[in-house]
Amino acid sequence: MAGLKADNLTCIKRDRVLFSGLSLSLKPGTLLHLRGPNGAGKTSLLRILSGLSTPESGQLYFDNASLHAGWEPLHQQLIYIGHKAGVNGALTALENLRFWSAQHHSDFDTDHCLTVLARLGLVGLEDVPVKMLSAGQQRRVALARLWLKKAIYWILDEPFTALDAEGINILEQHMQNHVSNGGAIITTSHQPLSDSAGPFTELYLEYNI
Ligand SMILES: Nc1ncnc2c1ncn2[C@@H]1O[C@H](COP(=O)(O)OP(=O)(O)OP(=O)(O)O)[C@@H](O)[C@H]1O
Repeated sequence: MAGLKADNLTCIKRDRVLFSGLSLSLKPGTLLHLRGPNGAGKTSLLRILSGLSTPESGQLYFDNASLHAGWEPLHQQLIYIGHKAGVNGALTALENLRFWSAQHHSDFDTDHCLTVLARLGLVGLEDVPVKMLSAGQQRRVALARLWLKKAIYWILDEPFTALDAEGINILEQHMQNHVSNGGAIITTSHQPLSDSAGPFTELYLEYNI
């Protein structure tokens, strides 16, 4: 079965079991909304699913192959955006996206990038060091990656942080388009998703003491 699968995961941080026996499956054409209170372990789970950290126990599979054998097949099809914008403040939006594309062995097309930045409401700000932009504008630069690399799997940690209502709507619509075109998304957010995000299932993490 195609997809990213987690089986019986346990995650422990500072002697606290954030979750145990957690299993999930993320298949193409689906959106999974990960919710739960502060400190429940949502970021920890997303980092495990993207290979940035390892669980205490449990198995991860991609297209039926254990990820113990290597993460490259998933990483070729993955965009991970963490809860920090992850942009270099000294570089402009265009420079950030060029750098990111090179890191991801993704073609960089300046005209396409400018179109994406315009879609994200950043006309006239393409050549400004990102540290001069507002928090929401910096978030928009970070999210532009979702328009640049063709990747089936998106792992998004609080992608709506600092976005205004229009920004939220643009991102939700892009998520819906991605899923209806066979993409797979797992995202956290403290606010509910609106209808613009399309159909989704919810996974709730409790705060374990
Ligand atoms: N590298 C680490 N070392 C020690 N403790 C950690 C580490 N990473 C996370 N934790 C702890 O694990 C718990 C869960 O953190 P995590 O960031 O996964 O929660 P979250 O559900 O994403 O929270 P929020 O909604 O606030 O973003 C927190 O108590 C945090 O302090």
